[in-house]
Amino acid sequence: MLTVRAPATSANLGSGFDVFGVALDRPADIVRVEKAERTTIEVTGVGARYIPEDPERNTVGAVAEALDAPAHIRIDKGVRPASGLGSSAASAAAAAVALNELYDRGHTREELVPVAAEGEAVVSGDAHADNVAPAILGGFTVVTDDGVTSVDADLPLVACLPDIVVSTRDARGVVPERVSMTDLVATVGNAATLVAGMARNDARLVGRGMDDPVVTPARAALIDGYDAVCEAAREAGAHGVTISGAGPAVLAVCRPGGRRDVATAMVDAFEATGTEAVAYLSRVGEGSTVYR
Ligand SMILES: Nc1ncnc2c1ncn2[C@@H]1O[C@H](COP(=O)(O)OP(=O)(O)OP(=O)(O)O)[C@@H](O)[C@H]1O
Ligand SMILES: N[C@@H](CCO)C(=O)O
Repeated sequence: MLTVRAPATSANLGSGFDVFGVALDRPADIVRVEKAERTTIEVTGVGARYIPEDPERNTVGAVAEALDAPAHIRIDKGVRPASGLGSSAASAAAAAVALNELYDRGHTREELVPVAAEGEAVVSGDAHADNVAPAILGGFTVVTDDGVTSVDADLPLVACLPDIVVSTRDARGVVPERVSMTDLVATVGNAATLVAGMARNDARLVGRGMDDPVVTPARAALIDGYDAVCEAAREAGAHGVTISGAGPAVLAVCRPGGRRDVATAMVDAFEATGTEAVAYLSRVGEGSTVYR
């Protein structure tokens, strides 16, 4: 038996829709694999009752199929499904790393990114890799059709998760099909600023680069209280705030020592709109870890 821990992740970071992602240091999924004649799946933990055990409908089933690695796969969920914290990706990433080792397939971590992305296609219809890349490699990642680039970064983060559900499939349905040249120029500028900030571990620059005039405004309506939560986080000292992945979690980049105030302000702002929320005090974290 082989065990792998894969972390929650936050995709997009505002200006990098379907491109940027960052590993959080918590929460995480734990996946255990054993060789078997055919793939079977058992799910326990947070939100387990909403997650199918049918290999055709679970992200890890698609990964086992892609690696031709049938196994009994036990998933202990730490990342709530439909959270915007890369729940489906955490399981897929852990399964890709675990089955690659179990069957000695010899793929590099970078090669496992598109394999794990096959799992994402099962749930949202698209094999986007912006959550699985940081869940496998750790740090801040940039995915394009040509591959993945990762940058080690060290920044204080808060991920605030309200007690509502937004499915990635629904959130992709409201993304505008076209952008104006003005919005394109603003987005490129912000994305470039964010990458420079990550390379320099500069939270202020990262926060500035998180602004996004296209996807985030279209999705904000799916999260009750989103504008108030952003305002509260900024007033409490956050350098930047945006929707985490497809939501409903909201990600804030903080100054050193500033996470607790930001977390409290975000939870209180959600609760003022009648929605309970939890906040994870986090940082940019590591990718998947193998335990033998
Ligand atoms: N191993 C898995 N873990 C979690 N969810 C899974 C898994 N396999 C299938 N699913 C399904 O995927 C859906 C959740 O995925 P979704 O992409 O909507 O949320 P997320 O992964 O938390 O968010 P995001 O990708 O925005 O960060 C649920 O319907 C769930 O049943
Ligand atoms: N980039 C994806 C992440 C969610 O899986 C989205 O925002 O739809």
